[in-house]
Formats: sequence, structure tokens, C-alpha cells
Amino acid sequence: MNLSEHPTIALIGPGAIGTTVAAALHEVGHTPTLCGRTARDRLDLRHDGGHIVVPGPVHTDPAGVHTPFDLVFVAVKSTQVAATAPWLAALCSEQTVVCVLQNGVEQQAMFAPYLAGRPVLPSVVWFPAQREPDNAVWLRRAARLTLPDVPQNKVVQAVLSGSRCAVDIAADFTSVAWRKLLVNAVAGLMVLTGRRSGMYTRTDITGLALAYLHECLAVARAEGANLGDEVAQQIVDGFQRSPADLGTSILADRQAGNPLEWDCRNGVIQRYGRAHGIPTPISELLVPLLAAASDGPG
Ligand SMILES: NC(=O)C1=CN([C@@H]2O[C@H](COP(=O)(O)OP(=O)(O)OC[C@H]3O[C@@H](n4cnc5c(N)ncnc54)[C@H](OP(=O)(O)O)[C@@H]3O)[C@@H](O)[C@H]2O)C=CC1
Ligand SMILES: CC(C)(CO)C(=O)C(=O)O
Repeated sequence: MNLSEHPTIALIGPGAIGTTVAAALHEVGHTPTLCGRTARDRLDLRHDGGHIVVPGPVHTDPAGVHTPFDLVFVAVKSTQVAATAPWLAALCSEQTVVCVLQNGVEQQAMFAPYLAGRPVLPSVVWFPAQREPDNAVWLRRAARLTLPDVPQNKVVQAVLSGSRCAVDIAADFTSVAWRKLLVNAVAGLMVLTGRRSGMYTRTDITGLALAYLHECLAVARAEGANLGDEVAQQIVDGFQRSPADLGTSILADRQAGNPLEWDCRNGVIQRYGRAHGIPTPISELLVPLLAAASDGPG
């Protein structure tokens, strides 16, 4: 791998998260090759301090790529992973570091079939970014990723060094990833109300969110996460401190009538709960409702 000053970089999935990371890379001189589903001539990121344009084009035909890249970021929804198989085949060699910018804790298993079993570099994506009607992406908080403490993280740290996207390394990545999963799980309640973070100021929603988070915590601990009971209240506090109009990507998908990432964000609690013999009564109600909403509307 060319781990010199300028590793070659591609990014699959130039949506909310992909645009943010592409813009961060572009600003520090590591503009990625953009690979998407919809052709565009550029990407636009709006942030508190201004606006960044990432030059395109967004390529849409994997057959046009003939050389593998050193580093490939993948920022599609978990429901879109299978559809990226032609891109992964075209962009990746055995040496390519594939960094997955997705929610969930199952990236290794999800990508293995498309990378001949080779491992991916998972990440925890902490920042909210939303697609706007004018095609721009609005970055609503400082960008930050957490990566596991493995050798493949070096190239990601190097290319994002000094950029607006901070990168930190977690010795106990399992616990960090599960903590983020719990945030996503409880954010799923927004899909059922069609509301944003403002709903968490209701005392009944706080009670429901805490009960669900304690259910999720039991499963997370059975999976090896080291998370105390206080995490539930901390997560609810986080939503209550957020701007009332801050949503979540699964709500954006619901409102756009897109398939939902219900399985990797909520179904996972129910599945792993069953495997460990842990009762998950709130999941028993929530998961079918999210899954059915994902199939809708008829
Ligand atoms: N948005 C957020 O605030 C956060 C999201 N996440 C997670 O990050 C991941 C990405 O989410 P997000 O950025 O919101 O999703 P988006 O829907 O905004 O972006 C997905 C992008 O992938 C593109 N795409 C879809 N299918 C393909 C394909 N076959 N080949 C290439 N590109 C494709 C889409 O194309 P098109 O433009 O045609 O739709 C879109 O540009 C998810 O797992 C999400 O849960 C994590 C933290 C925060
Ligand atoms: C912004 C955040 C943390 C909210 O759940 C997220 O991960 C998402 O929108 O997918």
C-alpha cells in the first residue's frame, strides 16, 4: 500500500456522512474519488462557519474504474451494502483499507461477503449531518470519528490529520460502538412519532427511552460492552440538550419513504437478546413496527 504522503482515496456513498468526510478530506488536500448512485458534478457541505464545495464528478459506473485504491470509505446505508458490491469489486484489492462509516456493530459480517472475507475497519460516526432540499448537506455538529486500535487506522488518521473531522482511537472499541448503538436505538422512537429531539423533553418519552435503554444495556453487556447503568440517563440527557429540531437519519429515511436501517439499529437488540436469553419486551413491540414502516406504504 502507498502509505506515503498521498494514498489514493475513494468514497462510496456521497450522502450526508459521505459528503462531510469528503469535504474534510478535500480541505486538507486529499480529495477523494467519488462513487455514488446519482450523478452529480460536485458535493456541497454547509457548516457553522461557511460552505465547502467538493469537486466531482460523482462516478456512477464501477466499470469505469481500473485501478484499486489504497483507502476506500463506505458511507452508504446498511440497506444499500449489497448494491455496492460492484464498487467494492472495482475499487478494492487485498491491500485496500476499507473504512466503513455506518451505524451499527455488525460491519464485519455485513461486508465480508463482498470482500472475500477480508476485514473492514469499522468506525463510530458521532456527528449529525442532514441532506437539505437544495442538495447540500448540513453538518450540525463538529465532525468526529472513533476507530478501533488496529494497524489499518493509521492511514485514516493520516489523511484526516488537521482536518475538520477529528479522529480518535478507542482501546475498547466494542464499548464505544455499543454506546453509539444505544443512541441510535433510542433515536428510533422518533420514527414512530414523526418528531425530532424535542420529543425527549416529555416525561413519558423520557420514561420509555430509559426503560428501552436499560433493555439495550443488558444486551450490550452480554456482547462484551463495558457500560454502566448511568449511560441510559446520559443518552437521554444528550437528546434533551440537543436542538429540538435535530432529527436522526432513520427519521429522514422514514419521511422520504426509504427503506429503514431498523435491523442494524433496533433489530440487533432483539436478535442478540434472544441469543443470550435476555428478555427484550420493548424491542418485541418496537422492531415489528419499524420493520413494517420500512416496507410501507401499502
Ligand atoms: N446522517 C447522519 O447524521 C448520520 C448517519 N450515520 C450513518 O451513516 C451511514 C450513512 O448515512 P447517511 O450519510 O445519512 O446516508 P445518506 O442516505 O445520506 O447517504 C447514502 C449515500 O449512498 C448513496 N448510495 C446508495 N446506494 C449506492 C450504491 N449502490 N452505490 C454508491 N452509492 C450509493 C446514496 O445515493 P443517493 O444520493 O442516490 O441517495 C447516498 O448518496 C448510515 O449507516 C447512517 O446510519 C451515522 C451517524 C450520523
Ligand atoms: C445523529 C445520530 C447520532 C442520531 O441518532 C445518528 O447517528 C443518526 O442520525 O443516524
